Amino acid sequence: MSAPQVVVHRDKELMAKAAAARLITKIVDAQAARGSASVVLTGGRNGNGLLAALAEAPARDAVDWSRLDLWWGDERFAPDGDPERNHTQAREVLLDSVPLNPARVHPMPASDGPYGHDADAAAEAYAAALAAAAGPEDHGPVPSFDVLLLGVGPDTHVASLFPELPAVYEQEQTVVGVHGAPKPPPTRVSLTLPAIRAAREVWLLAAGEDKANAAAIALSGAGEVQAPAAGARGRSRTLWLLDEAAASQLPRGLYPPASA
Ligand SMILES: O=C1O[C@H](COP(=O)(O)O)[C@@H](O)[C@H](O)[C@H]1O
Repeated sequence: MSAPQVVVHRDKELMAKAAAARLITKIVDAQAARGSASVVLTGGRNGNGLLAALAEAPARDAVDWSRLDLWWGDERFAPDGDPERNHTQAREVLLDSVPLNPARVHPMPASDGPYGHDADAAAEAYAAALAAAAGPEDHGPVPSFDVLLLGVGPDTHVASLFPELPAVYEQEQTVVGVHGAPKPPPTRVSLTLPAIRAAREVWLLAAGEDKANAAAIALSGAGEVQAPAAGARGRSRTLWLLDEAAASQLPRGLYPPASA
């Protein structure tokens, strides 16, 4: 597992644009090397900000959208098309305006889908879809995602893994139903930390003063049960993309970087 690297941008707009540019390059490189790319999307303000910046980026046409697999790191368990769903929000800001192959877009099940209100059954079905997409070269029952995006909540949650809730302890399952989340809606579906750690690269996004404490805690050696963001690591790279406000409480040496 990789150690976290920190990149700080002036403000959240620049952070979103720079992250979008970085993601375009990563997708194009993966498509050139392996024929296709896979990205796990996140919800929240910073995740949607990145997608909106990607929609605006002229270089977005460098991506072969038909050879991109999209997955989600978590979902608010609501009916299909509900404005609270991360899938709905991603469609609005980007997905409906690019020529994706619908067979390669894998939203988490909705609460009016085949599993009804059973978030645990929905999680099981998503885990089965991930396992079916994993190949012998992958590290367990999830594909080796090229990039897995995570917004960091002010309480250090990532995906729908909240501090001290049962989902953050999960070591066997790759996807779980989440009940009683402190942030509405209370019922969610989430990848677990072992599934997140199967990704080649994990990028954590945090902008704004309300994320400063969370970034400082997670990057100062906290445990993953108390600070789930601390447990989100990629196999090759773990990248924290911050704006100056979110970086304002980082330990010295992490930011500003120690000078020689
Ligand atoms: O509820 C959620 O929150 C996190 C963080 O969102 P933010 O608005 O504080 O940036 C998000 O990453 C997650 O996907 C979402 O379901």
